[in-house]
Amino acid sequence: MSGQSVSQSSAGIRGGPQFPPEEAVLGCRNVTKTFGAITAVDDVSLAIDEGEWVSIVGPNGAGKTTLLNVLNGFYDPDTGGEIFLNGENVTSDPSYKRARKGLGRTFQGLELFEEEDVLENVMTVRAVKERPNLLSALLFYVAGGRKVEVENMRRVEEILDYLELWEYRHSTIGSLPLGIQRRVDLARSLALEPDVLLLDEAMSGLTFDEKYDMVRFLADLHEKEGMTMVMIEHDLEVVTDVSERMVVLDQGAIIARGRPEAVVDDPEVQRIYTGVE
Ligand SMILES: Nc1ncnc2c1ncn2[C@@H]1O[C@H](COP(=O)(O)OP(=O)(O)OP(=O)(O)O)[C@@H](O)[C@H]1O
Repeated sequence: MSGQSVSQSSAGIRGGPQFPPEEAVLGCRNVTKTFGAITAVDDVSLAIDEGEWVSIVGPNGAGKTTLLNVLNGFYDPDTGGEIFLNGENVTSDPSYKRARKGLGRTFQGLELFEEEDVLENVMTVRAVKERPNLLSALLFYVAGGRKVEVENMRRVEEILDYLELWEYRHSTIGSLPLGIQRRVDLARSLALEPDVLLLDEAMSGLTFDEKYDMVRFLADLHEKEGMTMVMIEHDLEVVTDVSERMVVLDQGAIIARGRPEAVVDDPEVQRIYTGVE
């Protein structure tokens, strides 16, 4: 990759992407998403480099979740917008295909099966990875299904162990505190073995200790596994502590981007956060 991404863009804090989005691990060009009269995302172009940790911040309703939904294929962008994953144009790929091509995602509103236990929740995702359609499902059962299942279980056990979830493996999701549920959501996204992880407010509603744990696991994934992370987060202290780059959205558009220490001091960014001119 370009190797320039963590340095400040020569175009400054309000410049565009630092290298072409089609060369990015995850990128987009001219992405707009409207819902009727509402422009949720307004002409956004981004290029995320391999191994980077980028945070997307902005006030409520700024378009952060919508942008993530367009990046992972839950929403199509309006005509003309393009999405790139590992250098490939994936704009017409549905989300499950992007997931199989390496795009993982956690959810602000946790989409776990409440009645099932931790192991079942993570195994389900693993099974989807192996059996995307009827033909592959048939092949799975006819040839080598058992072997794949054993391998799946081994991988899931590894992930649960890594995220210190092993002791909860037989607990139903509904019986667990939010901090553990969010960690199970992270485990599910890791079960797809992503290259890039999209984290939608993975720390929302957590206590100080739970947040600390989540940051510890994410930092580990980033530092030891070299995971590329794109994180929506409201807590600017966490953002400046962990991320290498920050992108600020306001009313759907990028108003600033760059190193967090520089971006948080920007008067325009301070204005949208504090309302002070
Ligand atoms: N499915 C939808 N239909 C209509 N409007 C939508 C839809 N999804 C989002 N919006 C609108 O798009 C705008 C951006 O919403 P979005 O949820 O992306 O913002 P956000 O920055 O993630 O906000 P928050 O921090 O509160 O989660 C808002 O005005 C929202 O009401």
